[in-house]
Amino acid sequence: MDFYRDSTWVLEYLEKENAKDKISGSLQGLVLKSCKKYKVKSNPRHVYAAVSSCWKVKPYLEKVMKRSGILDDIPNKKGKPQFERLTLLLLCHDLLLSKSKRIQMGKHPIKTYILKYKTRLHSELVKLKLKLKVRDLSELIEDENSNDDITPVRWIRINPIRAQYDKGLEPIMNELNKKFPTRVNHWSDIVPGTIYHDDYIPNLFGVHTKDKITSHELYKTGKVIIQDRASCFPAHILNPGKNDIVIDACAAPGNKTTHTASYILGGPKKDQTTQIYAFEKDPERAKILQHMIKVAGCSNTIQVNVGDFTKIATPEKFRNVTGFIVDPSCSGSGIFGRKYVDSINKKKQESSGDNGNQDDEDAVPDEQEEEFDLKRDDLKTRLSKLASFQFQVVKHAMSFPKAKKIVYSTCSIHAEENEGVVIDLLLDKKVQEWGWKVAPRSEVIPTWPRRGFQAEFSKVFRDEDEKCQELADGCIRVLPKEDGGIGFFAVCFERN
Ligand SMILES: C[S@@+](CC[C@H](N)C(=O)[O-])C[C@H]1O[C@@H](n2cnc3c(N)ncnc32)[C@H](O)[C@@H]1O
Repeated sequence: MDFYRDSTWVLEYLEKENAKDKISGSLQGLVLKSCKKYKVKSNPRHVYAAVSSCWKVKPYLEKVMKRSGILDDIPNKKGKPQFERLTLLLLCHDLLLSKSKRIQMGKHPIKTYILKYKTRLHSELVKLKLKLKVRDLSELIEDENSNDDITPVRWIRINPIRAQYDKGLEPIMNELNKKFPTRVNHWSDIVPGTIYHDDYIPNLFGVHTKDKITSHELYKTGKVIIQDRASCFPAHILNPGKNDIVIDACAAPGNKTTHTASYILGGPKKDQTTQIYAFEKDPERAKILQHMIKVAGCSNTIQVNVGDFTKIATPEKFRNVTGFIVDPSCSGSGIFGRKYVDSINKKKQESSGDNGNQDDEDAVPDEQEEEFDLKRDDLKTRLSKLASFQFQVVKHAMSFPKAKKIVYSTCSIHAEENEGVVIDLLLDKKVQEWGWKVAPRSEVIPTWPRRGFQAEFSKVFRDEDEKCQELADGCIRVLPKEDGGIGFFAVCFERN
């Protein structure tokens, strides 16, 4: 019964979220968040499996239950219904729709009550399926894990900091070759058991999403790190050397931070000194950052600072910083795994008559919820708020006296957060005074074919075709899925 009680709390939480105008984050994220909030004792993964399956068929199951009469007869105890509506829902789900078609509990009054309605529940379910012309209710559901909502490739990089002092990367490579014996020439040819060696980022490989890497020793020991290819671009573009001092302005969970450390350190190093200052305003996410840094073996190279980068990182205090990774919160519109929640949000919009913006991507990543009260805004307003925040963060980085290179990136597909922010910075008087320019394509992964949108620059720098072409070429764009992973944007600012 404890498991059903825990799952009931989580379902209640989902209902409350659902009652708001918009749900943010993935269903899995919401379930895990509520498990934490209610300190549930059951395994969150099991709760997620039960709750998500029930949640997705909830409207249909509620119809079946209503028509069976099961909700009309609930006995009262001390003036209140003896059984919770959502617990009944979970139990009915297991009885009618789970693989075992059984309620997973011993003798209990609620189980006895439901079993009394077993035949009527079944016949109402059959009637509904006939009416909806489906053999199974699952045919009516958009699955958040359906193939078109997950990355086409699992990207993994070798972490040289965890390599052996004397043998370099070879032992790690040998292990990888053992697990993935066949090499393919393009990421789109990847099938389980094969590996693709990336053309753009050193020591980055693509494998099939079905090949579980998280249980492998290489992953557990930090020798291999899962990181989307495009997300590896910023550290590669910054390419800091052993004498550089870098700030990662918006660091958690820390993929780009530890990747940057791998360029600075080059390999395992016993006598590490602080060369990266990582800032993260969310204390919970800062804990994850700290953990990732530890696993990657660079705790002494990276110092974590919890707080708002634009407030606590002053140019006076960090005079010697030479480079920046600036990857601030964004709309997250290039990211996978939100389709199910997005579809709910879209339905909500449509049913409220507000379907003027069919432009998808409504989900705002968790990290932005507290800072930006964006949930009620329309897409345009939200993007403009995000762009102004992103501008402020990059501009602040530009004010550091010895900084020479700043890589700005987002996982957004919207021009407002990408080329738009670049344009605003280029037009800013202070930025011009400080001497910042967009680095040319030759310094920003020149062989990557997809570049920025020239038309965005042409809207502002009219009749300056060559300049606009150069600016667009200086930017990198990555399309979600089509380019093998998440949607992404990166640009590098530099000065002499
Ligand atoms: C897109 S995520 C960064 C991902 C990270 N670069 C990586 O590759 O793992 C943005 C992060 O910036 C943090 N953040 C947002 N505003 C911030 C600020 N003003 N100062 C520091 N961190 C901030 C958010 O909490 C969030 O964790």
